[in-house]
Amino acid sequence: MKQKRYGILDNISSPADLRGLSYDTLGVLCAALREFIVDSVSQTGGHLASNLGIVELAVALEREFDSSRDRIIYDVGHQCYVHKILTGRRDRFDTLRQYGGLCGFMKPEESITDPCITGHASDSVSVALGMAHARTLKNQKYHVVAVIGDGALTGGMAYEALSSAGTSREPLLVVLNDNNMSIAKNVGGLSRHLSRLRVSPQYLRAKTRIKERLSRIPGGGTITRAVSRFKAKIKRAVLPTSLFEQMGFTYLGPVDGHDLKSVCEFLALAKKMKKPVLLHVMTQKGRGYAPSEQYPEKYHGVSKFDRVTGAPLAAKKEDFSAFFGKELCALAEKDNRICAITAAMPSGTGLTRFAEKFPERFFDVGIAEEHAIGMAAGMAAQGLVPVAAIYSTFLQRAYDQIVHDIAIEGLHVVLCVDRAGIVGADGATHNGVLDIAFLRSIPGVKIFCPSDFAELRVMLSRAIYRETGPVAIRYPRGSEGAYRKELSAQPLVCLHEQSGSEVTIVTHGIMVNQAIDAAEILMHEGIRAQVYKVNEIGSGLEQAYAEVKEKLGGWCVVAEDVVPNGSVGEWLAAHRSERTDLLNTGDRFLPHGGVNELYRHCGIDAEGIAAYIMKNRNGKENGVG
Ligand SMILES: Cc1ncc(C[n+]2csc(CCOP(=O)(O)OP(=O)(O)O)c2C)c(N)n1
Ligand SMILES: CC(=O)[C@@H](O)[C@H](O)COP(=O)(O)O
Ligand SMILES: [Mg+2]
Repeated sequence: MKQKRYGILDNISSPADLRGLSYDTLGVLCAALREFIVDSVSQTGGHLASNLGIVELAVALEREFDSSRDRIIYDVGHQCYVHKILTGRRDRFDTLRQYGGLCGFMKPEESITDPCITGHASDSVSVALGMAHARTLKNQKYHVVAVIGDGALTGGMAYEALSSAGTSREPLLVVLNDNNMSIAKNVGGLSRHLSRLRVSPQYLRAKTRIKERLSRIPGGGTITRAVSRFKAKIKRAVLPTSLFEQMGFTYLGPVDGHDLKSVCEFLALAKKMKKPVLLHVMTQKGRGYAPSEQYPEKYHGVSKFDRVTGAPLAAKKEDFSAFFGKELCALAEKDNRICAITAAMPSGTGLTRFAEKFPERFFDVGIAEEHAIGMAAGMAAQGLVPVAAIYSTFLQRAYDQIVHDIAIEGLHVVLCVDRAGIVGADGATHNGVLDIAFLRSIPGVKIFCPSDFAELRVMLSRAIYRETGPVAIRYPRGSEGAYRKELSAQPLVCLHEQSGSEVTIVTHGIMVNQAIDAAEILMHEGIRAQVYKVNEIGSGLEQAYAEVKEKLGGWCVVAEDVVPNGSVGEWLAAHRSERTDLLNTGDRFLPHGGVNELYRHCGIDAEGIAAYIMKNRNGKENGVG
């Protein structure tokens, strides 16, 4: 097949090639980059709208800085495609987010131009400041730049870092890529502040006018210091200042992020300033592709789509998140104590409909997981029933709030832990493989593990109406598998009974599908295996295990989509004297790829579980897979 040509882009092999080009030619390059990104992401899936919005800014950054020497950190990193294309990775874009392929975020292992791992929001300024301190202490010379979106700027960690960086005196550039969008519409007071800076010509005019007037006050000679002190005083008193200036940054902008010449000029200016500088750049999310300009939220992260129409190639099946959102609406209809909380993921967590139906009981707090959980504690303490739906990986941010604000008091907060287990294409930063470990370690927290929608319905209702303390429900990204049942109330149940079984496979959640298939494979090999499913982790599991101890006699293989430490397998191995082997995601971080590929990678797919049992049926020792 003839390869598509991308004009000027085909002549660019490194950022150095950008430096001799005129702004007009760079404009043509930006159009070619957009064309390439849309073509490429339509075939692989990935983060589209944010990458289309940042094209000129990313080109300008590569042109004005040297990403192989300077440290340019893209917050979250979901918008780093232009950077990757320009730094020698364009020919691997057909492998984006696939097993063995290019990572969708920054990854130092891939290139020296990626200074750190990214994936979780709001950490870029902290990491950048750390690098700036290291540069100073080691007497080195490089620029440090944090590129942070207005959405990522709603995260508490970003304020902590700005506050620290602003008074650090470290030369450091924070580029605020402000498109007035998080994944959904951005929220909160800071977002309002940015809107004012963005659209308020009075602010800019006043600033320029006052500066001009002050510059006309004569100085020089012996009175210089006194005059400049006086000027600074007046400035502070009368000049409207941005939050960033109050924190100690020099604020530049706002500048139109699609005007390449202006962006380059501002970056060149900021580079010369030997202090903390914040450059405010305004961009349009999804720019240059009609469907993503019109629906930037929908095109934030996409699966493969038809480039011409923008329509997804595969019909979307109802997933656990959507089902949860629907069920929560049904419960909230009859119970006005129920409130829903999201940390900037209303659509991802299935809460869009709840937000429309019950706007007064829906709370999008921005990328602020800690605050979300602290706020849930307050609501619960005052008699509401807060349901906080947060991805497993992002809930890691709020560990202390779960412990301190909720669990010690035993408050009734329902944590809906979405994207539990292996998520696939987003990779190591996004897998939800730690939640059982970190939740199980907190006294009084119970974890429900639905395996299908019907169980999610029952468990959600139980979490709200039967439980009185902190309770989590963990469910995966995507849809149900072949297993579809509504189970009874027991915390531990037998799914696949085989009298005289040689081995019991114990599992939970979506992994039941792998376990049942593994038992089928084994049956064909003449090996009898029964399958037990854990519905409830916490005190429920202890009681249940005591009750069914006899039936779980003999060899158990515990198959889970979590790390071994803190897993159900680890718990069972500690509570029984018979052989207990553990199959799980391992004591390591996983690569990105398809979920099934990663199950295989870990040996927790049906074939892997069956193969393990066939190979080890004569073994004697407890083992960890
Ligand atoms: C701690 C954390 N919470 C939630 C997310 C999910 N997330 C990824 S990108 C994003 C929105 C980021 O908005 P912004 O920084 O403005 O970038 P834009 O996509 O608008 O360019 C969110 C909420 C995350 N990556 N990390
Ligand atoms: C970059 C980021 O953190 C999100 O965009 C994430 O990739 C969303 O994941 P889902 O596609 O599972 O909602
Ligand atoms: Mg944004």
